[in-house]
Amino acid sequence: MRSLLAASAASAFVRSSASPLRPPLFALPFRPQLSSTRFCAARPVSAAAAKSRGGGAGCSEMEDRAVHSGEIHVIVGPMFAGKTTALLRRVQAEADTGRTLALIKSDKDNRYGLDSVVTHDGTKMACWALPELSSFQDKLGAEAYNKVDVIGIDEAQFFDDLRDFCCKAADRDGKIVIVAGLDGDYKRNKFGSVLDIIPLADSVTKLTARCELCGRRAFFTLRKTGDTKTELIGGADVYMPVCRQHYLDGQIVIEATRIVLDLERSTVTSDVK
Ligand SMILES: Nc1ncnc2c1ncn2[C@@H]1O[C@H](COP(=O)(O)OP(=O)(O)O)[C@@H](O)[C@H]1O
Ligand SMILES: Cc1cn([C@H]2C[C@H](O)[C@@H](COP(=O)(O)O)O2)c(=O)[nH]c1=O
Ligand SMILES: [Zn+2]
Repeated sequence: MRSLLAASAASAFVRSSASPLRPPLFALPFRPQLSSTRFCAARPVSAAAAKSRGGGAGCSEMEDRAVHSGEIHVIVGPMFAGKTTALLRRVQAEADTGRTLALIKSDKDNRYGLDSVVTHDGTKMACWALPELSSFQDKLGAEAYNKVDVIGIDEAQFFDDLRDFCCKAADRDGKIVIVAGLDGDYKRNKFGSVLDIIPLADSVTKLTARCELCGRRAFFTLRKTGDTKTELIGGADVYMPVCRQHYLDGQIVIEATRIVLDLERSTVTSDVK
């Protein structure tokens, strides 16, 4: 039995035969209603999850939580490395074992709207878009939150409260948390709190993309514009994945361009005077 969590409490417990590889099913408008029928329908799902995690048929949800501690899995890498693709595959795999999912992304990332997580290839899955992770439990409601087995988080670099949330979800509440995000920004500095959860993690996967300039493995994200703020939402229009050599070459080109532009600007200013 498969399940997915949409951006409403009702859809939090939808059990569907849909695969995230079939986007139209996730493009439906969300109806934030709490259907008790659907709500109850989640019970066997959790029971199945309990069973697949080693719990017996008679194991209550509370007992299951006590017996089974949570997990944290972290997926990092540059842009276009397949982090979101890997996240969606992993949460779908968990749903296929009967677990109940919740998928979250930052509401700062409005590239494809706020109702779904979308990969660069267009694969999508319905999600909750939140300003901070601490609002998740309130949005969902305590009862619904208790029934969630697996929490997927995309664009994790944008959540300042990532560490606190992951700690509580996995250590206290026994959730399986799967986190995808950028480990580094365009300057190759640590981005947000993603690196802070590495010490908490069961597993860490660093993915690579293909360098757009030479086709070798790409570990870094090059920003193509002169914009210097850390957070700048964008896709291939603003960023490209690059290998080490092309990252360093790119910095030289960007720095040289900046110097030329500054020179031009100061020349224009002195001409005006
Ligand atoms: N230079 C590139 N290297 C690798 N994948 C790329 C590149 N440009 C576009 N893509 C596409 O991006 C997809 C990965 O998208 P996605 O999972 O959203 O990545 P991420 O979340 O890491 O940014 C790849 O499957 C590929 O089709
Ligand atoms: C490198 C870098 C990226 N961002 C933004 C750009 C995108 O909106 C996301 C990353 O998306 P993806 O799913 O990993 O492709 O982060 C940024 O704000 N600052 C940066 O330095
Ligand atoms: Zn290269």
